[in-house]
Amino acid sequence: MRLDAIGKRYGPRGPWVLRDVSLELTPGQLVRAEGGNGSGKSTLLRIVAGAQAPTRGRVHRLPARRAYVPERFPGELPLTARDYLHHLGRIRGLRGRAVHARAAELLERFGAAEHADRALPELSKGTCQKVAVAQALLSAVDLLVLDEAWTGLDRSARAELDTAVAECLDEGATVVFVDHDPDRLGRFTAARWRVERGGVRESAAAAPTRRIVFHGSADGLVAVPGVLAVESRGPRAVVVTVESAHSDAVLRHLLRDPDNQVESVR
Ligand SMILES: Nc1ncnc2c1ncn2[C@@H]1O[C@H](COP(=O)(O)OP(=O)(O)OP(=O)(O)O)[C@@H](O)[C@H]1O
Repeated sequence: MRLDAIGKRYGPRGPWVLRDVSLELTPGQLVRAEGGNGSGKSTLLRIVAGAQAPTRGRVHRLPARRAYVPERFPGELPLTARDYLHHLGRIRGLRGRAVHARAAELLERFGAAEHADRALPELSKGTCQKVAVAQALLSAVDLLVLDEAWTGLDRSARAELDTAVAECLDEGATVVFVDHDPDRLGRFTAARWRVERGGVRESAAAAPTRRIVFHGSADGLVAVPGVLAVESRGPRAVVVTVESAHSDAVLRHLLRDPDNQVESVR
């Protein structure tokens, strides 16, 4: 999808929050949006998610299958957590038992199953946030937008959300997020958007790497996705530099050959 010369202001006399912003997003890409308080990150994410129209410019090829966790979840709806998820699941095209099963699975996964039949306004902030996250993961999407979705979640729910994002990326979704933790999803982040004074500066995030030392055969290793360099050290010792995001796959490749022995991963 593409944002073309986007401008946004709230009201005809309001200051321009975003000015002439053009950005491109590709499938499977994880983008982190950064900037100070009030710089316009949430405004940008709402436009990317299709939740808010820009004042100027156009959004091209906005995926129909998309989900969004807003910074502030509308927790005052007079529904139980379960009913809310069922309702949204049907809107997303899930049918019959699938919607019930998926809602139950997500509430369980994020540790909110025991609150499934409580009304949303009665839920604690963290549990409400778990429901907000669960609604975004109800069905497969091509675009996932997360505005501080980790805030308020307990440690295990935060880890589950990290895993869920990695799964979405694996399936080819584009994910755009804002989070306070500078290390959040660092190994997967492909680009950063710096939002400042109405503009957005894009930079590629350098992919972190791992060095795998093993003893065995390096045949075919250069062709494995994520492998950046293969160096021989002595007769059978090999050092492989891989993008961290691919290191598990490279290790699996190496261990398929019983003669290979992994010495270290750093
Ligand atoms: N609905 C609105 N009506 C009027 N002004 C708004 C509205 N939403 C945001 N703004 C203004 O737009 C500017 C950018 O706000 P936005 O919430 O996008 O920033 P942010 O970078 O996400 O901030 P924070 O880090 O504090 O969440 C701010 O000056 C804010 O007051």
